[in-house]
This record gives sequence, C-alpha cells and structure tokens, in this order.
Amino acid sequence: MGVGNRVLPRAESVAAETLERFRAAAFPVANVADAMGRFGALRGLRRMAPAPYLVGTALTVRTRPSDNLMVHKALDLAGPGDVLVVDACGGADYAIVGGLMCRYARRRGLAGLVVDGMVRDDDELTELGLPVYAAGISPNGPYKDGPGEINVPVSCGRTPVLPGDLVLGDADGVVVVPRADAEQVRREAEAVRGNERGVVAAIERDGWDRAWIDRKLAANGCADG
Ligand SMILES: O=C([O-])CC(=O)C(=O)O
Ligand SMILES: [Mg+2]
Repeated sequence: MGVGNRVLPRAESVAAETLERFRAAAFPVANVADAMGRFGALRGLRRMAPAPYLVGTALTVRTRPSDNLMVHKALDLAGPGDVLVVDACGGADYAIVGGLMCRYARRRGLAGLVVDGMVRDDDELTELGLPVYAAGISPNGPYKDGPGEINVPVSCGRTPVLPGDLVLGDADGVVVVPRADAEQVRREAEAVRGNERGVVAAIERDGWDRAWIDRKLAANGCADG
C-alpha cells in the first residue's frame, strides 16, 4: 500500500444521531460557517444545479487534476448517505465527474458529490437533481489511469476534510464540520440561527438596533461627517 496510491478502509463517521439532528435542523450553511469562526465553508465551489439540502458524511478521494480512476473506485465503495469529497487539486482543465457518474451515485443512494475541480454534462446534472458542488465546468474528459487515494485527509476548497466528517450544503455552498466537533457546532449554529431570526423579526417591526455601527466607528477613531 503506497502513499499517493492506496485505498484505505472507511473511517469512523460522525455519529448517526448527530447526523439526524443536523438533517432535521437543516441549518443554512452560512449559519454553520459562522458557528465555526467563519472557517469551515469550502472556498471557490458552487452548487452546479438546484438540488435538495445536502447532509452526509465525507468519503474522501485524492486524484490528479486530470484523472478520475479513484473517483470511479470510490463510487463503488460509497453508499447511502455518503458524500464523495474529491480533491482534484482545483484543476481547471479536465472534468473529474460527469452525468453518468452522478446518475450512478444517485442510484447508489449517495447524498452528493463535492469536487475541487471541474465537472461536465451540466444539463444532465440539472435533470438528476443530486447535490453536486464543483469549481466549474469543462467538457474535456478525464483520464482513468490513477494514481490517487481514498479515505485520506484531503484539501477541498482550500479547507481540510477528513474522512467521516459531516458535510452540509445548500444554495450558498458547502460547509464541512469535523466529526469530533459536530455536536458543539450544532449548538452554536442553533444560537446563530436564533439570533438571525430575532434580527429578521426586528427588521420587520422597524426595530433593528443599529447603534453598534457608530459605537464601532467611534472606537475605530473614524472621522464621520
Ligand atoms: O467520463 C467520465 O468519467 C466522466 C463523465 O463524463 C461522466 O460520468 O458522464
Ligand atoms: Mg459524461
């Protein structure tokens, strides 16, 4: 088994009850990212087509920016509730995943795919309605030669992802919650959402307290007027 060219066993995943609590809560990704000190949301990736809220556990893949052999292997290892998190080094020239693979993923019950690289077959992805996040689209197809790694720590959207981490996605993007921190983040996200709901209510009754802005500017020594 070689570094850079290996398939590791499935990692321990975020607890099933925690996963269910996050599924029921369906927090906006922005609230969860705020609950994590504004880290945690993957950078430069977007949802490729309208799709349901994404909740699942990370099955990680590392691959060359032009090759998807290990992604195909990972699809055969993945099952219901898994999210393939693919570190393709942010490659912009070759699609790593396309419509056929996403159809197969949907058939196998995967929760979604997150690709730090390109995808293709945009119309098909739209038709499938599976949550697929990527850096962009390229019609150029991938080679299938390897090497690569499965179930190792990866970097996706310039953010570390460990196999078994919790993955959440909505129209804004994807946030990854470290498995061991998930319950704490859930409580924080609940507080962030509660606070935002309070602000919404205050805006609607013209009661949003804006005094903090001038206090902050004064503390900054800002020349005002
Ligand atoms: O050729 C590939 O491996 C990727 C692709 O377009 C598909 O899955 O439809
Ligand atoms: Mg295709």
